[in-house]
Amino acid sequence: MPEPKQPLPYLIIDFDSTFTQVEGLDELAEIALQGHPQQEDIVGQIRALTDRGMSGEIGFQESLSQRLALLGAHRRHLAPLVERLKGKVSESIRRNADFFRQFAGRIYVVSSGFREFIEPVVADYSIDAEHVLANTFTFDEQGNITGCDPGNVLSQDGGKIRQLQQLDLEGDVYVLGDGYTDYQIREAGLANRFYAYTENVARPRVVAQADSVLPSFDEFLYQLKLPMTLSYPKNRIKVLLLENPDARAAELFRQEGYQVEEVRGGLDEEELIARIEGVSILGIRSKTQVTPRVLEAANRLIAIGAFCIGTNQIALPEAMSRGVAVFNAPFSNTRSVVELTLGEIIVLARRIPEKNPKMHQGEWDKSASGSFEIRGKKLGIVGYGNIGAQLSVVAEAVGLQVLYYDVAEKLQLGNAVKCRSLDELLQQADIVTLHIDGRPENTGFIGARELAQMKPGALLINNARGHVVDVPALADALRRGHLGGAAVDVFPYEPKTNDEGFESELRGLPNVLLTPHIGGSTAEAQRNIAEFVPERIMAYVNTGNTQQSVNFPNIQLPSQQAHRLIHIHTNVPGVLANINNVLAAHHVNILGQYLKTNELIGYVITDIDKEYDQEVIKALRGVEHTIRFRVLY
Ligand SMILES: NC(=O)c1ccc[n+]([C@@H]2O[C@H](COP(=O)([O-])OP(=O)(O)OC[C@H]3O[C@@H](n4cnc5c(N)ncnc54)[C@H](O)[C@@H]3O)[C@@H](O)[C@H]2O)c1
Ligand SMILES: O=C(O)[C@H](O)COP(=O)(O)O
Repeated sequence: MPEPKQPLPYLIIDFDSTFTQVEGLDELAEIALQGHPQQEDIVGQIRALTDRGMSGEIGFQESLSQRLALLGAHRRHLAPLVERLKGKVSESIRRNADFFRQFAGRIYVVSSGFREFIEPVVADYSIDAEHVLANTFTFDEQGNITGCDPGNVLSQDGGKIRQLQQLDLEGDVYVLGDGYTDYQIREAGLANRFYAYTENVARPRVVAQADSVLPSFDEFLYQLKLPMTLSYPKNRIKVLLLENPDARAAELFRQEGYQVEEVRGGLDEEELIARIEGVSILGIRSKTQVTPRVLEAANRLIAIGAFCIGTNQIALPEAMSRGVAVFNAPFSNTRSVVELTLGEIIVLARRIPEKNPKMHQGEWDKSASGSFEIRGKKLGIVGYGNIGAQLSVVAEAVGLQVLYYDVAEKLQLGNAVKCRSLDELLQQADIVTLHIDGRPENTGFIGARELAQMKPGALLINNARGHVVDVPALADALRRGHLGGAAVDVFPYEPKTNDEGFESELRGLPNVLLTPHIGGSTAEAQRNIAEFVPERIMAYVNTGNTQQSVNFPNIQLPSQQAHRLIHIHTNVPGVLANINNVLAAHHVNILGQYLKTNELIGYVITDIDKEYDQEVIKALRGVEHTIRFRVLY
């Protein structure tokens, strides 16, 4: 990594909730009070005092003396505390340990916490004892902690200011911390800049005073063009989530350090174009159309997450040729659709859509007319993919005879019988259920001709995609009584949000069950999806792993001690050779490399030696036919 051009300013870094994710004294209280009947209550009081002191609500000295009085800690509690704190160093500081080792001489940890636990933790980052300025405990003869050394300036109000005065550093001084006392160093004119460090805690009163806010240490290094482990701070990665995926999705992205914006419903093309600038990750469900125009406006987009199975709403080839990887959740709601379909088969066979509203209107219509058992009936499954195949197994278990038709060759499960054509299936089945995908060629797949092939009184279920059925033709077949009923969950046009009304020719027709695209809307499925998709996307962003991407060649290269370069290019001959020529010309050693192509793009992961300079990166970006180039770490 390049050396910074300017000498590094002195960095004054706070310890509690900045260097580490937690407050040392709170943790010490938890350890010391283990098994104490009022542990929770006392630790709560200590935390509240910490917070009031840090936000400047009460004087620091008052907060410290009250906390120490509550603590009841002993010297033997310090070793487990140090172990615990070592495991709780802030993620972005841990990640940039090399920076600390390289510039340790310019870094001071100035804290109102205690040397006894700070020194051993920061020593792992090459910060030696002289660069730790902190309080020290006092102990009684039995080793109980009785308080802190009152002669230490840091135990007093305004202690950090006095400590900095004593240090008398020459040159620029930058302070990074989460507390008001950190800001006071800058206020007293002893530092040039105060950075509010919010990776672990953001205190509004402190943030308001900051020259700059740091959601992570990466952001500080990025702003100062200093060497960093990641090529880009995670907090600069913007995620836009539409259509209300389960809250877990936003939670996972936030935990990763990304900025997340959520929009409850879908957005139409113009609205999405207006919102997409600067977005790195877009999350959608089945409603949002990601058109070529949307992709053109997406200046920073690296990945799209479809929080559903279908990806027909995304212009996949255009996404590919712009270097945007698409991920979905191919199995997370499969079971939910199967269960809904099975329920609908029974409900339609017993004409419940007609009987239920009558009951609500006070009408008692007890009759067996048009109702039948499903045992022994023929179920025709069109599209024997994940959903179709799983339905096949479950349907046989309740006594249905399964026929199926698929354009692709599929493993025949159980006693299911394969049909050679769609017509063969339509002519035999008592119930036809559609589970084909939403590719454009499937538009109008079931029209008047196909409906006419179906047996009189047969039932039709569409839980696949709205455009695969010609709705006016279906409505006509139902009105004429040619079909005995239908269940439809998906429609050519679906409302953007729950506030918009629903229009369809199918409304009010006999024995027709209409549902608002809820085939995959179960708690289990939504939770699965909300974990599956972010995990895939974060693996792609962090390691370049494209396993299960819908439109990218699938590659996974194990992580190793190296820099990882990601190169996406148009699939033409010679690009890999050109990449390697650049590396060879700069004497860069390749530790691992993998190329995979598809019909449009080539995707290369290259792991190289630690040693490289910016010229190599520039040259790699300039390789002909490059679509996108990223240095991951
Ligand atoms: N209603 C919902 O909420 C909901 C939930 C999940 C999935 N879906 C939809 O269900 C459908 C199936 O999902 P899946 O996970 O089983 O997909 P899948 O890709 O595993 O299976 C689709 C199958 O359809 C076959 N196929 C495609 N076109 C065909 C055609 N013209 N004729 C015959 N076979 C054809 C494919 O070869 C494939 O085997 C998708 O459209 C998906 O979007 C809807
Ligand atoms: O493709 C899917 O998984 C289903 O159509 C569900 O879509 P949804 O997440 O928009 O309900």
